[in-house]
Amino acid sequence: MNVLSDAAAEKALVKKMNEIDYKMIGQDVSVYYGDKRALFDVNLGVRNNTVTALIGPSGCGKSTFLRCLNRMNDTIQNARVTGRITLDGEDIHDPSIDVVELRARVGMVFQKPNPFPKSIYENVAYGPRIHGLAHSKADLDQIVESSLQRAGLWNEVKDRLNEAGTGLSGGQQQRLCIARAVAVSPEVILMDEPCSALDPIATARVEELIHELRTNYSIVIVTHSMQQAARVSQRTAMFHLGHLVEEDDTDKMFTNPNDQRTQDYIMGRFG
Ligand SMILES: Nc1ncnc2c1ncn2[C@@H]1O[C@H](COP(=O)(O)OP(=O)(O)OP(=O)(O)O)[C@@H](O)[C@H]1O
Repeated sequence: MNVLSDAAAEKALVKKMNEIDYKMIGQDVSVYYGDKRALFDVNLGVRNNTVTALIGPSGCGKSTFLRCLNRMNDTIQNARVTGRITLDGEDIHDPSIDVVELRARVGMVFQKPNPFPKSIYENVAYGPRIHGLAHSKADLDQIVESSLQRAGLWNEVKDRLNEAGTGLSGGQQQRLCIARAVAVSPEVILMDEPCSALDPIATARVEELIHELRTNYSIVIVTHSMQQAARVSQRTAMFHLGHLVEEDDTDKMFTNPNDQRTQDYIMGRFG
């Protein structure tokens, strides 16, 4: 009886997922750090040209799920991921997948801005150069300029491209990191609390940018700020103790969530 209902539930889930324009789909994703299980059979899709916010109390598994999407958990020694994750229908754990290429397609922006100790120009040019995206210096110049433009930083740095990236303000450094991610033409951008080290003005600038980037990319953002999730995302997924509690339109999640835990978290009753 259980087996039958499980099969029916899975069929219904797959049918629902097939009807939606997903860029990435995680099915039954579990993550273990050694013996400790951090994620429990998470089923969550990332829609095309949509910002998906991952919310939930500290330690609930948001960053762990995010890192599954470009196999960053591979870099953590005792981490083990099970389940299936696809990018445009292709299994990202398939042996034929080149992880370096995957991470160019699914880029990441971290909590703390982490520019390389190199010039502003080199920070952006590095990725396109190693991925062979530029055929000439003029090509590379063009990619650097357009990436800085898309990250909303070009006007502030165009006259100082040879200065150190680390000399920029925190907010500018984070936009430089976004330019660096964008420079390799990703399809998905993962952001792990990208504004937590920024002041309100720099945060507003990055949020504006996320809004603009959605036209071209699918974005997944981990945030502790309910206001930020409500401002920047169209879909919100709530995690609790390693489980996906629910996922829905952001407006619905913030006005009429299905699960009491979401309601309580949003109202600041825990977390
Ligand atoms: N490298 C690691 N080794 C062992 N355990 C880990 C590791 N990274 C995360 N964990 C554990 O996995 C669980 C989920 O952590 P994760 O960082 O994904 O949560 P989170 O929701 O992103 O938390 P926060 O909001 O505090 O960043 C936590 O219990 C955490 O302690």
